[in-house]
Amino acid sequence: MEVITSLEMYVADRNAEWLGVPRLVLMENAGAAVARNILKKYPHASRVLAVCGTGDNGGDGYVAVRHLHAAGKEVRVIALGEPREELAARNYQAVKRLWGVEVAVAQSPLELLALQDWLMWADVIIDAVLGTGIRGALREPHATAIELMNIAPAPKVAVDVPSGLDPDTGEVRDKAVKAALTVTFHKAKKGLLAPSAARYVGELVVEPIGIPPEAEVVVGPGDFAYLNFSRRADSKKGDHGRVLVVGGSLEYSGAPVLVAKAALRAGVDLAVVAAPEPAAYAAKAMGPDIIAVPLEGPRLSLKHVDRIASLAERFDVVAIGPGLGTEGETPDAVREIFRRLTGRKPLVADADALKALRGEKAAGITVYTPHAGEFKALTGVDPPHGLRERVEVVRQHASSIGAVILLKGRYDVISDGSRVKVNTTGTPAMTVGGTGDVLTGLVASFLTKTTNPLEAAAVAAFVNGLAGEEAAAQLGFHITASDLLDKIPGVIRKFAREDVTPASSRA
Ligand SMILES: NC(=O)C1=CN([C@@H]2O[C@H](COP(=O)(O)OP(=O)(O)OC[C@H]3O[C@@H](n4cnc5c(N)ncnc54)[C@H](O)[C@@H]3O)[C@@H](O)[C@H]2O)[C@@H](O)CC1
Ligand SMILES: Nc1ncnc2c1ncn2[C@@H]1O[C@H](COP(=O)(O)OP(=O)(O)O)[C@@H](O)[C@H]1O
Ligand SMILES: [K+]
Repeated sequence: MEVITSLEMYVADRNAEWLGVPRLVLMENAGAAVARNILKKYPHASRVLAVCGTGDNGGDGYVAVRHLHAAGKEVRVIALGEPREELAARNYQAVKRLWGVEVAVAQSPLELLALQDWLMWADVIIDAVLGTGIRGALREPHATAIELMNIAPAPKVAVDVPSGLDPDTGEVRDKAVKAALTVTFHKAKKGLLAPSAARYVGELVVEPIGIPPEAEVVVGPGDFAYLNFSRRADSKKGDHGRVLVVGGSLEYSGAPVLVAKAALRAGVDLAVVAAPEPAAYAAKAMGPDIIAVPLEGPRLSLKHVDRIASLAERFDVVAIGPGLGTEGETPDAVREIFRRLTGRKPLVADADALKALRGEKAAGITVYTPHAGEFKALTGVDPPHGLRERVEVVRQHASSIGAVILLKGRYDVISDGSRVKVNTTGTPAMTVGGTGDVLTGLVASFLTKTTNPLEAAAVAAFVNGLAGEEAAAQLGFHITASDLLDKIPGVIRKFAREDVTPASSRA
């Protein structure tokens, strides 16, 4: 049986919406599935009581209530409070307008105890109190609700997860509903299959609810859940990331600056460019936001390796490659720096660095961002045109190299060797040089916001593509890579939670 974690489920749910399947449809399908299973398993039950929480799990419960009422059952509802989420609230209002359904609101244990006769009245009880959104120790009146449901003789039907059970581990921290049947959605939550969970789960039925398989592969708004953009009130410089960019040469000075500017726009505290002198001085001239460390001579060479390795110690992420060129000792220097850092320092390798890294094994948090030509230089393989075949080739090479590979193109294919994500944002206007450097800066920045490099790369591709779309919406096919930089903050703020958490709360 395929399993899924509650976080993966949250992502699939939000990304299904990104693909055009409204979340209200998912909720309707979920609640209808619960009703259908109750009618099938308990055909002679005429009195159904639903106990609904204040989240979407409760929302599913309200949908099931509506369907069972329509099927001629006598249905009552105990609501543990007015739902806050829009979808659950809409279904709550719809149930309250049904004059044939009695709804009681119980926000305290006392109010619940006054409704104990309802729990005794029921032939079947729907547990729609808590699902995958359970956090921490049970609060009231949820804890009392679980207790009273367990005391009641009627069989319990749990919506998605028996309330009180941890959906990912199957542990019961305080108490949980002992269900006769659990109707879970889309895929089994890992915790439901834990041996210790069996006495709470009862019979397990997995019901599809209309989430397309692509929702688990496409990059979308849900993926932002892996990244932390919030800040503590007592933050200090450096808390939100320091990125070192090793790039540039006599010929190229813009690339490393685009990387650094993109990283700053995405939300790091410091972006420093270590570049051969001509590029470093050019970078300094480009504005006050970038710190540039000049490396003697016209290009990166072996004499710089020690300096860069020790400089890197003071940074969270190192991006290497943009604008380095492939002349002279540069490839040897890249290999030497890579060998010293991979597995010890989160790394993003792009552009000219990739040509030098063919045959190298990566370790730890390392992300490669090749386009098709660089992929061939890196692996010797021309990426196939078909998306399925391309996914397989990227996955295989990510696995054999030991790095996350983000293969750029009309669709960006990202894999860590096992999981795969496909980014569909972007526009042909982005073939202008430098948009890959902006992407590298985004990857570097997001590696300071998560420990999941696959998701850092996936969200970077997503943001880069949308920034390109927004720039192209204004300028058509006349954008430059710099035009993406100012679009980055707006794109991120559309999807990321950027709270300021009080200084006192633990990180
Ligand atoms: N993710 C998906 O793909 C779908 C999810 N759906 C339903 O949505 C559920 C997840 O909904 P939510 O994320 O809103 O979360 P839940 O509805 O599972 O729980 C969140 C609610 O419970 C409260 N709560 C959390 N922990 C608590 C505790 N320890 N003590 C007391 N109260 C607590 C929260 O304040 C919030 O009101 C799923 O289990 C499923 O039933 C369905 O609508 C179908 C689609
Ligand atoms: N035809 C396209 N449609 C949509 N996005 C594209 C297209 N071509 C490139 N991109 C996007 O442009 C960005 C950089 O592509 P790339 O070819 O690597 O540029 P660079 O040469 O600057 O590295 C990537 O984010 C990629 O997704
Ligand atoms: K539940």
